[in-house]
Amino acid sequence: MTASAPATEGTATTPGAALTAREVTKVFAAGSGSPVTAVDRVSLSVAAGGTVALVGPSGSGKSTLLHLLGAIERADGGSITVADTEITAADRAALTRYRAGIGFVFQRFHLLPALTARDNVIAPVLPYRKRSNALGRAGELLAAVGLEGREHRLPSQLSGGQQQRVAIARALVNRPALLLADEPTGNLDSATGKEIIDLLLRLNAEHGMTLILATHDREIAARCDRVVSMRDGGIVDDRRNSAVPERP
Ligand SMILES: Nc1ncnc2c1ncn2[C@@H]1O[C@H](COP(=O)(O)OP(=O)(O)OP(=O)(O)O)[C@@H](O)[C@H]1O
Repeated sequence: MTASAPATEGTATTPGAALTAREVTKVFAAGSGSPVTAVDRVSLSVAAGGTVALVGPSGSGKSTLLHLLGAIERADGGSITVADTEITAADRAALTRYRAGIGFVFQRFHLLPALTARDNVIAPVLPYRKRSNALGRAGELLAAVGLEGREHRLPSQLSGGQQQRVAIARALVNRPALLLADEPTGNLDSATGKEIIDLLLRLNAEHGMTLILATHDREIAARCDRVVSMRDGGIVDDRRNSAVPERP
């Protein structure tokens, strides 16, 4: 008989990752028009376990920067180092390992509609772990995000806020050192959005993963340690939130 996993196994994460971006640039070809510099020589250092809000008008480059940090897109210039991995120099195998160690939460949840909440949560680990081994962990994660008893529901049988909770549980399944969230409350009413931010900040406080989120909501930004403002692909302001206590 194998020893049962500790009660916190499902929600535990690796310690938060520190992150450094130097002069990072991303240019998109725009059909027949001129190329768009979505991220323009951005430099940013984030302490391990920190919470950072990226704010700025639509089109200012927030999502693209998150995609670069998450290695969803490749930078055209500059360097990004997260923990010990310089992702801008990493080969395919190292990038696959890197992506497996971070979590990404999207505005539109991106759940697989034919899978239950539980199966959505374990989908990222199925190539590496036996389904039966992952199920207990999925249950713990769903309980941690307040969805106990709803493990067998399909996304269509859940509210928007509940679907985002499933997406957060899925993002946590690999115990991420870094959690990136792109407008995680953008599709939710403000009360539900507040619950989701409460949840993300609680998970950050309990497990210490670094959290970087893009938001248009100033109240949400004000709850993060730091607010980084973007415009036209660059950082135009970067300030600590004095209302949020400094971490030891
Ligand atoms: N795949 C792409 N191809 C071409 N242009 C793109 C692509 N992705 C983003 N862009 C352009 O890059 C710029 C930055 O877009 P991005 O989505 O990063 O901004 P954003 O600040 O996240 O905006 P929003 O708040 O509306 O989500 C915009 O001009 C956008 O049109």
